[in-house]
Amino acid sequence: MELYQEEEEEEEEEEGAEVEIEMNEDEPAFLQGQSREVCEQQQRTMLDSIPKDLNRPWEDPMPELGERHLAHELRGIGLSSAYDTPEWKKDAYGHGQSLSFGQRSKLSIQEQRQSLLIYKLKKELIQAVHDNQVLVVIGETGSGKTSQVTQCLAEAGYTTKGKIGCTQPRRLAATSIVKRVAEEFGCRLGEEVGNAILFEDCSGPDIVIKYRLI
Ligand SMILES: Nc1ncnc2c1ncn2[C@@H]1O[C@H](COP(=O)(O)OP(=O)(O)OP(=O)(O)O)[C@@H](O)[C@H]1O
Repeated sequence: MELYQEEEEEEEEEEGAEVEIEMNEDEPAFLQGQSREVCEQQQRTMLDSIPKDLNRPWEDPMPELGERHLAHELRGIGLSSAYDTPEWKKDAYGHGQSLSFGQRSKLSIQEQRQSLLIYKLKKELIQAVHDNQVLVVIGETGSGKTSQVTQCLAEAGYTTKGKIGCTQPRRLAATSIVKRVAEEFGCRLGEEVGNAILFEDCSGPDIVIKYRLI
């Protein structure tokens, strides 16, 4: 009983013992200028700089081409120079130029085809297919693996021995690429180039290249 009481007292003493915690007040380098006060001050400055004048003339959110702005830029109209567009954004969106996503090529469809990386290696590719039973082709996205390998093989005469099949992992890819290949191959969809997706089969008797879902 006595032993038990002693243990309890010891435990109480341990619990009551003061532990000193030393705070490290140094601001880490990656948080410099980002303290709560600085952020709050920045927010206040930003809010103060927003014009409160409701009679301000309306600004067209969809101006002429070449003067387009992102919505978040419009939200910042009238902000002080402290909120000027940062350099990285200027580089990414162009210096005051209009925004345009995607590219519209001026090249003809055949020129576009010939500009693809795979097309430039056509001879080597056909030779490698000829020399090997299995061939793994690795190339960056958009280099022409899906659209060109099938056509190169067809052009090399492989369709005399049978049809060329190309499996696709997704429905959208299978429907989109086949249209492009048919266009490049110079036929209507379902003639020499076609596809089969689930219950849809777009391939006639003359089919030589067929895309289908895995
Ligand atoms: N539906 C399409 N409409 C217009 N151009 C297309 C279309 N599909 C492909 N292309 C063009 O053909 C090029 C080659 O595309 P392809 O799909 O053959 O490349 P990939 O190497 O198979 O790419 P991924 O690895 O992403 O499948 C693209 O860079 C694009 O310019």
